[in-house]
Amino acid sequence: APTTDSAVCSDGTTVNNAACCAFIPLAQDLQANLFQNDCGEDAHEVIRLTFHDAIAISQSQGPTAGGGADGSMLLFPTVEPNFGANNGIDDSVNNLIPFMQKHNTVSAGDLVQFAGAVALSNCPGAPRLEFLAGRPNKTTAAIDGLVPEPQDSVTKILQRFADAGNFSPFEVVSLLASHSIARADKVDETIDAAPFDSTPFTFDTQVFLEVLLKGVGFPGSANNTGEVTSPLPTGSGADTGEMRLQSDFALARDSRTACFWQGFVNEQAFMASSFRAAMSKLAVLGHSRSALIDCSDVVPQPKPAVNKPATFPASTGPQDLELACTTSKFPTLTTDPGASETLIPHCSDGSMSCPAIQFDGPA
Ligand code: HEM
Ligand SMILES: [Ca+2]
Ligand SMILES: [Mn+2]
Repeated sequence: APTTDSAVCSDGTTVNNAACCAFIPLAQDLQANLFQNDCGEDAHEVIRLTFHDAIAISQSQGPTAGGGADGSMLLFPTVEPNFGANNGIDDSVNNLIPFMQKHNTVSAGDLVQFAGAVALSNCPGAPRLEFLAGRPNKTTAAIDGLVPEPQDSVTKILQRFADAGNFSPFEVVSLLASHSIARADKVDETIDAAPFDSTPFTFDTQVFLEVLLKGVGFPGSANNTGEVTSPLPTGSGADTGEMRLQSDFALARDSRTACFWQGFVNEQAFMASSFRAAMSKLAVLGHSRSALIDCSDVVPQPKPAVNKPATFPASTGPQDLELACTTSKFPTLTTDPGASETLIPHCSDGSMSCPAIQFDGPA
């Protein structure tokens, strides 16, 4: 089990172990100079990076395939970021490399997972993630083919997660709570930051509801690999309209995962705790938990949940549900008022432009 050896850091904070002290100035630096305490684009992209770094490991192919949550993305920035499944990950890699250089007692693997936990704390409704420190820097780049893609079948996705780290179908669905705070830049190259739910700055259960609704159109161009129609495709200017990944669509309707998917709708606390548990497994892939030090106490307290029940977005309703889980009852939810589809704001303050918080262009 993680060791307990309480220490007082130079700023006066008491922590579980002296090794945790380095993460206090790192959290401050990340918030001040990258995330700006916002659950915006740069936070989302680092959360995606925690997954793409960690999942690149294979029990069937052995240690030379990849080392899991080892920071290899940052240590070999010209290798893994160029793989097709990692398209767009270079933004988060380029954003974190200066922090790796400045906070050079923190390993690359620790930096990726800790930065993800700090980023997530900016998203209202998110859990406070576990953070274990001590991943070594001694590693190699991962091979191509280990990161799931949106065009993959449910069978292929479940097999990949099982091969990486014995994730159950329930844990896979739990991890997809991340798509509640996510927007795609590369699936459709004609639009930037196309959100997967109507609340991309809030860690809520809307994504589990909205992916169950009948699709009616594409937010940008049609015929993109890995994309299917969404229920809210209308956009205006920087507000692109909602995008739906084929993989989310399929997981929400497959007999192996549909009841887990549906079971998170309007179950904020259950979703958050299930995501936390699955992230605890993901973040230590390639390491033995017992070799790491529990530094969860240096993860910032998350912003409180909004405590708003899940609602059908305006213009949608229960008649649009495509339910594949027949063994449990769907919750009764209200519908947001309005005759036409609401636009999903581009920025967390509700505005269309936030250059101080995030990139304008592809990010
Ligand atoms: C079946 C597994 C998964 C597939 C196929 C998948 C696929 C994708 C795709 C295609 C994008 C859009 C990338 C772009 O075009 O910019 C995306 C975004 C994202 N994914 Fe996933 N994903 C999966 C699982 C996960 C997991 C497990 C996490 C984290 C724990 C995660 C976190 C995110 C985040 C935060 C974004 C948004 C990034 C941004 O807003 O810039 N995904 N995912
Ligand atoms: Ca959301
Ligand atoms: Mn992005």
